[in-house]
Amino acid sequence: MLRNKSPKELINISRNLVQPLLPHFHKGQSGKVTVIGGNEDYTGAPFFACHSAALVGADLSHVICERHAAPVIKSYSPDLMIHPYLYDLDNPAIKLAQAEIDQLRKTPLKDVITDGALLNSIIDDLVMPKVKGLLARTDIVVVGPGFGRDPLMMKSLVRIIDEIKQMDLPIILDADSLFLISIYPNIISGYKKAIITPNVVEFDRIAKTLGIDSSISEQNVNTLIEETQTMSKKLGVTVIRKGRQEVIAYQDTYLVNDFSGSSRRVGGQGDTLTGSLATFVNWSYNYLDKVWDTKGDISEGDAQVLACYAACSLVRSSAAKAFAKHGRAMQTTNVHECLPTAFAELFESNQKANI
Ligand SMILES: NC(=O)C1=CN([C@@H]2O[C@H](COP(=O)(O)OP(=O)(O)OC[C@H]3O[C@@H](n4cnc5c(N)ncnc54)[C@H](O)[C@@H]3O)[C@@H](O)[C@H]2O)[C@@H](O)CC1
Ligand SMILES: Nc1ncnc2c1ncn2[C@@H]1O[C@H](COP(=O)(O)OP(=O)(O)OP(=O)(O)O)[C@@H](O)[C@H]1O
Repeated sequence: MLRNKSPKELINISRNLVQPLLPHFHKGQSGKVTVIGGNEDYTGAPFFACHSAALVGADLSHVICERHAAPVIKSYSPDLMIHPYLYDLDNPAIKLAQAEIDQLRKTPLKDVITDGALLNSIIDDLVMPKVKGLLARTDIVVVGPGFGRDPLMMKSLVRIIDEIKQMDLPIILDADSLFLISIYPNIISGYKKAIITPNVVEFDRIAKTLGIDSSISEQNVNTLIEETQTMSKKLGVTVIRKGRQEVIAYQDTYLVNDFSGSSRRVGGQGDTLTGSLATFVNWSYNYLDKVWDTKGDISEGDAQVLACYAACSLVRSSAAKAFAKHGRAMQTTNVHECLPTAFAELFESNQKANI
């Protein structure tokens, strides 16, 4: 159904996925999103992901982060719910001797995350009970923005992703969780409800692990599509390959998004994308579940790819607007300011989208 459609036609079809605001809906029905990320170095990334999910339309937006990052992220906005449930090796509450911590830092990350005995009792006692409680009240999860690569955090991430798969929740993986996939692809392989959003460098790293021949400077769109499809098939997940053109692929189905976006490559725009994706992808599940009187005839196979296309279009349109207004001074916060207008123009104006 999506093949050979123009951008305008794709946006018009994707309007059917936008969940309407109906008087009988209760709090939470338009989306309960949890972002897992944020450490002492990076607090903006999980904020941007969570905030964009809320701006696009999720009712309840949470962040689960490392304990010290929580007060900082909380200070950015009272609209978001921030949970300090994660621990890194520097946290005295884990009660490990310094020699054990030093040894863990020297051990290759892959060995730490695949060793069944290592760190699991800390994670079982301190991390999982609270994380599981929140996941039980979540529709879709974003993992990775500002997560860092501390061994205890990474091992916790593996356990959390296993739990998310067991609960059969959709999951979007970005940033440090893509680094995890590059060293341990089994963590996600074959999980159909996963979407990965690699930038150029992250794609290259995962491609190398999977034995896919790809080039960081590749610009030919047919090659980009072919490589992205190969990654999707090898991992069995949806791949959104970011860059000058965004290639979205699930197995043989693919779409290319070449909305112009902004000329500024400021950090955080990928985080804005993951949050927007969370809300759109969750709506696509609600569409298939007929949570409202749905229109159109979008198949299960197309719904997720189309939701990805809609979110990518939204973020690129917002970035274009922010750049037109702020030029070289444009920051990711400016992209967020433009999300509501771009959303209204693409998905809500009475005229069909004018692209
Ligand atoms: N405000 C914040 O808190 C932000 C935090 N961030 C977090 O920062 C952490 C590290 O993220 P990085 O993206 O730096 O990851 P990496 O540490 O994997 O570094 C990637 C490197 O690749 C380079 N690169 C990116 N695109 C490229 C291209 N097309 N060609 C060649 N080189 C390219 C970048 O300059 C960067 O130095 C993550 O946890 C991430 O989520 C980022 O999301 C940015 C915003
Ligand atoms: N050359 C480009 N032209 C237009 N848009 C681009 C270009 N490169 C990236 N983008 C867009 O910018 C957004 C962020 O992509 P980017 O590659 O910066 O991700 P990232 O490195 O993961 O971001 P973050 O800084 O949040 O970690 C995406 O919507 C992407 O499609």
